[in-house]
Amino acid sequence: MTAIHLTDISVSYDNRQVLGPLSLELKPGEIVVVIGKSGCGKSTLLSQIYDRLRHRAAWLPQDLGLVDTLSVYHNVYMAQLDQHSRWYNIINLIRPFSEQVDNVRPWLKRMSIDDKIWQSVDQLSGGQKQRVAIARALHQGAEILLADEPVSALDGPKADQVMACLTQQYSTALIALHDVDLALRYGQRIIGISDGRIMLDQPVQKLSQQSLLEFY
Ligand SMILES: Nc1ncnc2c1ncn2[C@@H]1O[C@H](COP(=O)(O)OP(=O)(O)OP(=O)(O)O)[C@@H](O)[C@H]1O
Repeated sequence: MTAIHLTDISVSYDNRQVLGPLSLELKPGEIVVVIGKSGCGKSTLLSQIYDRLRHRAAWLPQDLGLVDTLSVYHNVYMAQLDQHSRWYNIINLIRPFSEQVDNVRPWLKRMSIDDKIWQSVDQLSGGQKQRVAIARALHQGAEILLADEPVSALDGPKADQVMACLTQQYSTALIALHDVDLALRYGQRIIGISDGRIMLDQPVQKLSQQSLLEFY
């Protein structure tokens, strides 16, 4: 059984091939970390996979995809928008249902940002915004997590805590990371990309910090 099985993915911009052709398979219960130098194609790979698995995946893009003018609560609630009727969502936008607030609040607590629940996202710092986007991905509860540099704006201990939280909630995930320690700690398998191609694909037990340096 496979969670992700994609073959012959390739992307070009203006006749310049930036990704692939490549194929990728992920088993259920596998946490795979994607590494590679800036511009190698990590975001392109993740967004291509998200395009194909939209209905099964929680998506945490690098640009976060938050609605800046809405509150923290509403941004996190949006993860489950498709589970309710249009009317329910409109009423909840104007006057949030207490049961929905109770569902959202624990994720904000996990991200230490519950004190900002009614604050508009455009009033938050970069790290706070990233924690809101992570809370939204946690609240979604999909089959697979696709995350592009999910902890890039967080400091050491917070990044560690958030990675633990994401990998507890999602046992199947594909995560792009630029931190070698986090990649080795949380990945079960590491994929190294260079010039849009997979140049390394190994279980973490076979890898050392040294062996990953060429991808950073
Ligand atoms: N919309 C676009 N139009 C043209 N070129 C693009 C576009 N998006 C990405 N690229 C190019 O595709 C290549 C891969 O970009 P991508 O964003 O996937 O890299 P990345 O590995 O995620 O980089 P980073 O670590 O800096 O986020 C880069 O050379 C980039 O310039």
